[in-house]
Formats: sequence, structure tokens, C-alpha cells
Amino acid sequence: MALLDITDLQLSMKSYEGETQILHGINLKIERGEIWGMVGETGSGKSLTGLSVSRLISTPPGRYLAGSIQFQGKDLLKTSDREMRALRGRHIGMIFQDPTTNLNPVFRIGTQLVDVALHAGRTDPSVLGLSAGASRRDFKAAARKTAIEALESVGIPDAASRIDDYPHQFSGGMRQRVLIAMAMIGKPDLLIADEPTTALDVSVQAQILRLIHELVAERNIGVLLITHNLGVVAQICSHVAVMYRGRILEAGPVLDVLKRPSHAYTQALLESVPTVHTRRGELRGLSGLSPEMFV
Ligand SMILES: Nc1ncnc2c1ncn2[C@@H]1O[C@H](COP(=O)(O)OP(=O)(O)OP(=O)(O)O)[C@@H](O)[C@H]1O
Repeated sequence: MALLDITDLQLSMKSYEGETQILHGINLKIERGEIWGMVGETGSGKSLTGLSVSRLISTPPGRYLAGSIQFQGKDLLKTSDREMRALRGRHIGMIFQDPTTNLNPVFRIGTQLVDVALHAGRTDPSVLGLSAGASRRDFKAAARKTAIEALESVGIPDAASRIDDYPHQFSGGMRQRVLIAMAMIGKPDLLIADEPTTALDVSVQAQILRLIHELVAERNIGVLLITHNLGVVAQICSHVAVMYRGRILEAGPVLDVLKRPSHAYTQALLESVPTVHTRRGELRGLSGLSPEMFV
């Protein structure tokens, strides 16, 4: 059984203009230990695919027209909201783009991490090293200890005292580490990361990618990494899925797809990446390519 098995996922969204189909039959299988990069131009449906797996799309305006999302054999599209809340934060971790909007500025880092640890602990006390009968006080103490360990595991020095800082006392890279710690606190089996390094400068971006790579190797989890950046994919992904207008055009091991792209769109996408040798005016755009050329 695959860790995550998305089959023929079709999603439409309603807006004031009417209902539009956004995902046109997504198929994707992620096993433990794999880091899947999902690339594609803006609006191709990457984020809505990730949000579907986390079941964070409200229905309405969203509507699933067909398909299933099997997570460890359970169809997430048929899972109750209550069960989904328990899965998120425990079995499915999430990291989103901008750490400034995902950390609450008025609460200490520790308060926010402890909240997440307590949520995961309520679902499964073993995450905090406790049994179900543990007292409230035990839960609180264990959640704080787990929060400090989580900060240490993402490389925050002096975690035991930094945990009482406020978000503004952390740099952008450190805040993103906190969000990774938060996503990993429940010891998830699957991590969904949507543009986790886009807001960071290049050297911090590389550190964060290295950290995600290390966590995957250490904990043998599966990752869906959504990005518009092929450089990020080449750096840490084992596999890649190329999206275009709500469809996956091409998917497979990263070396195969990037070295021998079988699709004209993937080729065009690769050619559009600037290199140090690209001269001004040489950049290739993707405009003018219609989806009919590819599907
Ligand atoms: N709430 C919504 N209601 C209606 N349409 C939406 C909604 N959210 C997204 N869409 C549309 O769905 C399409 C896919 O959006 P999505 O955010 O998944 O793209 P993306 O590939 O992640 O793009 P980006 O790289 O810009 O984040 C877009 O055309 C977008 O306009």
C-alpha cells in the first residue's frame, strides 16, 4: 500500500463567474522516503492539489467531481472533518510559504509549538512519550519538552531559552525552521510543503532544503514539495511531477524527467530556467503554448 495514492482527482471551484474545473484527473503515488517535487506555472493547480490532500478546501466553493486520495489506505475525501483534524498535525504535516503570516506575532514561539504538540498528543499520547491516562500536568510538561526537542531538531541553537522568544526576535530563516518544527512535531508520515523557501534568500533557502532532506532521510517520511522552482527540485527531490493546467503531464524519478523530458512542455519549462550563461533577451517564455498541444 502506498503512503499516498491520488487517483483521478478532479476538482472544480465555484466563483462569481460560475463553476470551473481546476484539477482534471490527477494521479500521483508517493512512497515513504520519496520527495516529490510538484512544478508548473502559476495557476496550474499545484496548491489546490496540496490543499486537497490536507483537505483544506471548503466544499463549497470546491467540489470533487471524481477520484480518491488514499492515505495509508484511507480515502481522505470520505474522511470526517473530525478525523481529518486528528490526521493533520499528527500523520500529515504541512508547511506553507510565508513564515510571517503563519506564526502569530503576539504569541511566544513556545506557546505556538506547545499548542501543536498538545493537539498531536491528544490524538496520540505516544507522540509526547505518554500513555492515555497521563495527567494534564504531565501533558503540559511533555508538550514543552517535545517543543524544545523539535526546535533543536531543526537546528535552533539554545532552543530551551529561545523557545520563549516572540516571532519577531527570529530571522526569516529561523522562523521557517520553526514552521518546519511545528509540522514535524506530531511525527507525521507525510509532509506537504507549499513553496517553503520562496520567501527566503538563496543561502537560507539552501539550508532549509538541506534540513528537509535530512529530516526525510532520518524519519523515512514522504514529501510533496510544491514549487515553481526547478532548481529546488533538482536540489532535493527524488521524483517530480510536472503540472500544466490542472493535469500532470509527466511524472517520475527526477533524473529521468529533467534529463530526458518526454513532454514538449517540460522541455520548454527547462529551457525557460535562466543560467549564468543566459544572455539578456535570451529568456524563453512559455506563452502561446495551448494545453491542447500537451494533452
Ligand atoms: N478559491 C478559489 N476559487 C476559485 N478559483 C480558485 C480558487 N483558488 C484557486 N483558484 C484557481 O485555481 C487555479 C489553480 O490555483 P492554484 O493556487 O492551485 O495554482 P498554483 O499552481 O499553486 O499556482 P501558484 O504557483 O501561483 O501558487 C487557478 O486558476 C486559480 O485562479
